[in-house]
Amino acid sequence: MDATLRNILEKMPKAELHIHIEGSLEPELIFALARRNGVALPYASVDALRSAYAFTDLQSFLDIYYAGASVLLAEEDFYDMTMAYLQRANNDNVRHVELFFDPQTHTSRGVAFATVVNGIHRAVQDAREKWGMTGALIMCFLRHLSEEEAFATLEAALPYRDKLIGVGLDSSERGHPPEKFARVFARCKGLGLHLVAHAGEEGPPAYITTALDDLHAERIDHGVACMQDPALVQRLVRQQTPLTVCPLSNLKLCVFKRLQDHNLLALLEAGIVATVNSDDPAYFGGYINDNFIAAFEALPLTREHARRLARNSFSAAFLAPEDKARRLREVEAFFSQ
Ligand code: HPA
Ligand SMILES: [Zn+2]
Repeated sequence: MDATLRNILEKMPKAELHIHIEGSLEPELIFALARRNGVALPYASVDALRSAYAFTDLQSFLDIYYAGASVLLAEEDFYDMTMAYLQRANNDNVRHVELFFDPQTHTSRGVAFATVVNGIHRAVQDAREKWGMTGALIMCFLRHLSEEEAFATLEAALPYRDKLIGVGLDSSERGHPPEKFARVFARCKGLGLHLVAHAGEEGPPAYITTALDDLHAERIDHGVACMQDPALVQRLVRQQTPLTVCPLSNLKLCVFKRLQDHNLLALLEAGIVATVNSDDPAYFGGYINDNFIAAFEALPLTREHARRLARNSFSAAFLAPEDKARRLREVEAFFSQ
């Protein structure tokens, strides 16, 4: 691709709003943590593990992703994983990040909620001190589990309310519509938490609609299926509901056969507040800048789209108005050089 455009994509200030921190665990770190913690892995080597990363759909990925997370036991493990991601994000000129984490993946193995949240949160604080990168945590409920289990997770999170900016909904989408979690999301809203939900990744556009109507989601994670419903697209544009799009994830999980078929450009042209993110970068072949570069190589996206995507990333973020305005000024300053 054009070297100037590539340089813009790499250097422009950006926010990352859709990154599952457990999905940033690189095979090398999985093996190092397995050794440190005496956890046996069903893979002989880093290469054997990496070669298992051939996914056919969301579930085939989730099975391996949950197995990988089994090496996380101590607060230090959560810290090291998060710091490794934040280091890469800083290299990609990410200035603000909103991290997803899945407490139920860990509490179900006997790891304390405190261990998980304290390790991740401490790394985010250190990144702020080191690089001025701001960060916040979004706790996700696993939608393949029950609403009752989500309520129990929220209960465990209450002492750490100040370390969370919001809640989300992830894991197996098909057969687990957003409305299953309407009551727990209502409770979260009452606590002043921001609300997001994965919808329309491989599930139908109707799940995006119920994420909006029944969960009151402020942002939709993925949401690429909205294009199947023109009235829904119009609604997303009218409400300026952001979509956190993850191009390489969609490619690896076969949501689109080829990146050339991806609808990122169509979403932007329709007026949707789309953003570019990495989802699970260790599993899907790249971090946020890899996602930008791959999408711009596959689609006729321009410098103006890069500017729009950088802007969108901060306007869609759960930042205080003055911080948002400052970041948007940084984007404008970058693009006016
Ligand atoms: O892309 C995803 N979709 C749903 N659940 C997830 N958990 C991690 N990544 C994902
Ligand atoms: Zn995701």
